[in-house]
Parts: sequence; structure tokens; C-alpha cells
Amino acid sequence: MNTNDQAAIRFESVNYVIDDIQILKNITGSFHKGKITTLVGPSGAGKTTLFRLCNAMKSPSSGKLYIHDKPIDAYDQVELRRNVGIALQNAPMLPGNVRKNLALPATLKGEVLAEEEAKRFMHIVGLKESLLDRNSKDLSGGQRQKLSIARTLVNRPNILLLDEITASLDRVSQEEIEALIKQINQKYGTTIIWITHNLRQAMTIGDYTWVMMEGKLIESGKSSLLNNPKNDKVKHFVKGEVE
Ligand SMILES: Nc1ncnc2c1ncn2[C@@H]1O[C@H](COP(=O)(O)OP(=O)(O)OP(=O)(O)O)[C@@H](O)[C@H]1O
Repeated sequence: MNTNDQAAIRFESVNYVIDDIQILKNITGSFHKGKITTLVGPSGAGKTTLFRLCNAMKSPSSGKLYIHDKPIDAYDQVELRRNVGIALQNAPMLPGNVRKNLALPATLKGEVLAEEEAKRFMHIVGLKESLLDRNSKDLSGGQRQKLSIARTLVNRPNILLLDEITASLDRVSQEEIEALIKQINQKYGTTIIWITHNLRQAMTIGDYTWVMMEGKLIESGKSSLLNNPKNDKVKHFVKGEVE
């Protein structure tokens, strides 16, 4: 890692085992602070499980995990939510309108999201204010995903985990979300970790890329590594995805 770069998240020999199955195997590495890291690999490689460790939904079976140089188990839940936000592929919504869904992180803390703030978050993600009163089930896939991102921003996380957030979107919505995430990264310095099956996306959006396979971190570095991987398994994977 470049000496100018600090780690937003650092893994030291992290293992995760459930029901005698080793899902993550000796993961050591860092996600650079303020950068975009894309996370790729075949289905079942352990990418989502890695995210579950980063937002403390699961705990490592062994090894150490640090968020901004502080062990993850030293954070309380509220503090962790303020640091690490997550958005998921299906952007799950509560029944009710957009305003209610956007305000959820505030509501969970017993706070109220002021109307001006709600409008500001809608503006940041490029959604019209008039959608605040719309039932969230009537949003398009792209709008729903933008709302999901806006909702995550309400906690002002300095690390954002994105799990396949454009997988079910058409190309235009995909590119809108890509531009939005780049903008959030640049404007707020938010560290972004983005799981994607789309290698074009992984290369164009990422500063850095991790390639995971069978629970292991096989190769990592600048995202251009996908153009010319060193590891034979990664070469094979990239070739298979592109063809
Ligand atoms: N609770 C669990 N019990 C048993 N096995 C699990 C559990 N959770 C995940 N796994 C297994 O761990 C492996 C890694 O799963 P994970 O969802 O992290 O992979 P992934 O790389 O995110 O895959 P995808 O790209 O398909 O989402 C898979 O083989 C999965 O079946």
C-alpha cells in the first residue's frame, strides 16, 4: 500500500467458518481510505460474506478486522452505522412512501429527518423532491436504487459498501448510478467498496480491485490488473466473464 494511503478497512488473517464450512480463508489486505475498490470473483467466492463482517452482521472466526485502525469489536452499533453504510442489490423498502424510507436511519435512532434534509438527500442522488410522497413500491428499479443510496447517506457514513447495486438495472440507470457513486466518492471523500459481476464496471469505476475465489483473496491492486492478471485462475476468470 502506498504510504500516502491509509486503510479504511484492514483485514489481518481473517477466517470465517460456519457449520464446519470455511467460507473465508486467511484474508489479509486493506481497502484504501477515500478510494473506490471493486470486489469481483465467481459466485460463492465469499464477497457478500466479507461485507457482512465489515458491517458487523457477522464476526470473524479468527483474525483481526479494523475500521479506520480501530478493531471493529471496539465500535458500538451507532458508531459503526455512522462509519459503514451498506446498499444491497434488491434495495429492500418498507411499505409506505419514499419519505418514510429515506428517514429510516434517523427513525431508528429516535430522530426526525427534517424536510430540508430529506430534500437535500433527494437532490444529492438526483431524485425529484416530488417523489417524497410517492409510494416506494411504485419507483422504477433505478429510482429505488438511488433511494437506497440516499437512505444510506443519511447516516453520513465514511465507508459505503455496495453489493451488486446495478445488477438488475438497464444500461442507462447503471451508468447514472456509476456517476453518482463517483460523485459521492469525490465530493465527500467517501471510501467505496463495490461488489460487481460486471468487469467493465469493476475496471472503469475502481481505483483498486480485489479478486476473490473460493474464499480467498487471490489478487489485488490497481483495477487495471484485470487487463493483465498475474494469477492463472484470475486470467481464466476474466476470460470467461468477457467471452
Ligand atoms: N450461513 C451460511 N451457511 C452455510 N454456507 C453459507 C452461509 N452463508 C454463505 N454460505 C456459503 O458461503 C459461500 C460464499 O457465499 P457469499 O454469498 O459470500 O459469496 P459471493 O461471492 O457473495 O457470491 P455471489 O456473487 O453469488 O453473491 C457460498 O458457497 C455460500 O453458499
